Amino acid sequence: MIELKGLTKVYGKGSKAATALSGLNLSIQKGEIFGVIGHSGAGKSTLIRCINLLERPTEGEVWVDGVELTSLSQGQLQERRRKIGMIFQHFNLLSSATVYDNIAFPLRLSGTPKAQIEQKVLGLLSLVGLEEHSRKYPAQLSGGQKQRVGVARALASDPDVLLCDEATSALDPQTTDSILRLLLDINRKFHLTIVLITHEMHVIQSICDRVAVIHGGGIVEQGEVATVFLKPQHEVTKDFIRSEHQHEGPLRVALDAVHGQYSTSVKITFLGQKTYESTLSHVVRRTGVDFAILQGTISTIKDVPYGQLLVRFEGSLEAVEATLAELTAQGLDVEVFG
Ligand SMILES: Nc1ncnc2c1ncn2[C@@H]1O[C@H](COP(=O)(O)OP(=O)(O)OP(=O)(O)O)[C@@H](O)[C@H]1O
Repeated sequence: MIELKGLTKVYGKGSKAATALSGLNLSIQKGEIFGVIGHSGAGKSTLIRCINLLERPTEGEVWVDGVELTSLSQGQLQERRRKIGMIFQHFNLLSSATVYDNIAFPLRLSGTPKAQIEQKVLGLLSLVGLEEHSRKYPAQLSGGQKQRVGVARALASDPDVLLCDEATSALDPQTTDSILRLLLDINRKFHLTIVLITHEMHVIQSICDRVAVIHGGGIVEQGEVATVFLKPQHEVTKDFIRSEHQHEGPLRVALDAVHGQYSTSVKITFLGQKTYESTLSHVVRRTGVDFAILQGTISTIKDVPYGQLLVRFEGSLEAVEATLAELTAQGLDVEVFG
């Protein structure tokens, strides 16, 4: 659906030149929710703005639905852009227009007949839950409601792709979750391809199918969210995941504690249905080792449950080794810490 090939973007010239993207390649499938995560200055905004050519790449190709955008004339590009909706961190609404008129704006621009506009806008107001607010102005709305207007406006021209530029960064956690649920809902309802950029792992974990980690203008890691989230390879990815964990202090103390008999600390990862099975208790009953729980999380990645348990096994060397082998044989991911 979206193919970025050798994308390079250099801002400015000569001694003032700043390279935001360097030879970046990325492939996004139709109908997926694809997240790009990176720290400030990594190149996220530049990347997403290159997809609809709000920012023109210095080099490289931008393919959307089989068409290479950089080779189009201004008129052709304008036409293609109607199929690529976008929402923004600060909403970018027209402050002097009502909610209704903000949503109707792209339809009026393209010369849609009045009756058709009305039908479309009323449908979108209902989709985003703003029927009661159609006559209000943006200043009379909460941040979450403003973003709902942004989503409705972006959907007005029936796009195939929705680009989300830090769309929840200005919102509180509860409102963020309601906007993420709305995005997931429209992805499922309309099979819309969604590309979002964020600096929050939580956003990726909640709704994305795949994720790419961007650093220094290039992709350093990408894959299914569960794989990248549970088995991060690159230091930047590990950093994002570490920042989600709040109990590093007590954990370090527990890991460093000295114990009399043979002991080893292990991270066990459960994914999917295994999260709720009693594999661990079955295994330790058979092998006879004891264990202490040092840290534990049960959560979901999109709607797939996962669990991560950091435990210290204690017993004879043979019994601990048998425990690790058995857990692995049962399909759990086991990583020894020491
Ligand atoms: N218009 C511009 N002129 C010059 N340099 C720019 C411009 N826009 C971005 N840059 C530079 O390009 C690099 C990437 O910026 P970009 O905004 O894409 O990163 P980002 O990951 O979106 O960061 P943030 O999360 O802080 O918005 C940065 O070093 C930035 O300073």
